[in-house]
Amino acid sequence: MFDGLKDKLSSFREDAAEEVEEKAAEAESVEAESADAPRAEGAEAEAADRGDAAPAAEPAGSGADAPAVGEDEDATAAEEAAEDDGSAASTFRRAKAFATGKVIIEEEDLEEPLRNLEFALLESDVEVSVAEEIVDAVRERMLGESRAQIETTDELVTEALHDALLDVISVGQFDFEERVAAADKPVTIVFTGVNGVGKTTTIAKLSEWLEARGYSSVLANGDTYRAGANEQIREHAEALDRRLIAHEKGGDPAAVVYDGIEYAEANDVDVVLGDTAGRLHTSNDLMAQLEKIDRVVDPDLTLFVDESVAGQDAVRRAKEFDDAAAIDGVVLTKADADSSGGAAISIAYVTGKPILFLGTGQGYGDLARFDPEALVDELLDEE
Ligand SMILES: Nc1nc2c(ncn2[C@@H]2O[C@H](COP(=O)(O)OP(=O)(O)OP(=O)(O)O)[C@@H](O)[C@H]2O)c(=O)[nH]1
Repeated sequence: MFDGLKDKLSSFREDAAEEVEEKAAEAESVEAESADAPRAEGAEAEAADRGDAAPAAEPAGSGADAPAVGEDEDATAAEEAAEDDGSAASTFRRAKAFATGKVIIEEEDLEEPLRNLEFALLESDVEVSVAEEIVDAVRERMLGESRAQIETTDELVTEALHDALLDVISVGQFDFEERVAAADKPVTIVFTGVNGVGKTTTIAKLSEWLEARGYSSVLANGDTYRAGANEQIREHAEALDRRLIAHEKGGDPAAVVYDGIEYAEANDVDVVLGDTAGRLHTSNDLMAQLEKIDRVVDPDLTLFVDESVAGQDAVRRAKEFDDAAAIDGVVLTKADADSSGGAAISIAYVTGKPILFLGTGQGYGDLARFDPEALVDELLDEE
């Protein structure tokens, strides 16, 4: 899932860390050149006291380690470590250069990696305003950086990217299960979205997801427009042993969902899951129908379903559906088949409505609660 995006983020981290490392290495060599002799002599004396002949044999001020020694205990420890592992000590010194403010990251250091990051995000179908937001946030977090506690430059870059991604992905998040638990029963959830994206399958999956958490549900087919819609949802209802409320083709979708609610009330069913049409003669008809369902049924939640693989088209449609009949959240299907992840990154930021679930396969169990923190960790995981 989202492997292409993951690779691109990894390249950015390498590029940016390299730029910053280069800068730190430059600062390190300048510092070594200007190291003052008395302190270096002190270092030699200290090393000699410890019976460590090797550093004393070196001319004063010849190594980058010299000024650091004697500054504090950590620096001495770093020098000792250098005997075993030169690169670890060098990383330590560079981190120390940041921590003490000797190296400050400037705009020009990040210019190229950030330009590449923006291209990479756009290539991954991230919506343009979202890509800009991420790049700006990474720049802001890294510029002028001279914090203590930095262990490696990769950590610095990764943290900046982690925070920037999390900020855009987690817009509007709420706990779906808690919302269902707290609402008066029956809870009515209406699903919108265009044909063929996996809406009906998602309704069946969510019915299973709710069942596993102790909530019964009834399916209501508000897609009275498309021939075959009743048969399609009936197959799922029969496979899951759920009750289906359906009317003849051409019937009033709001009336079907309304009947679903009446059935749920009469039979102590917790949740009504209402399907809707994904296409009518014109998109105006479709939106008018959704508005009517909204008015007549007043659902507790309206979820917009689209496929992750649709990228920016999914983002645009989410916005259109939200404008017509306010949505409360999004389900992105076919995330298992999506390498770029642009819709998953962009939808919440563009619409202000959270992604609540990801469809991760064709089976009824293939529905995963969307967890922004886990997704960002996964995107930045090196394994
Ligand atoms: N790989 C994968 N396939 C999925 C997922 N969700 C749905 N599908 C498949 O997508 C196809 C379309 O799903 P439907 O549920 O029929 O789509 P729909 O939006 O209801 O379509 P209409 O009923 O035509 O409006 C089916 O073959 C599903 O099995 C998913 O998360 N991953």
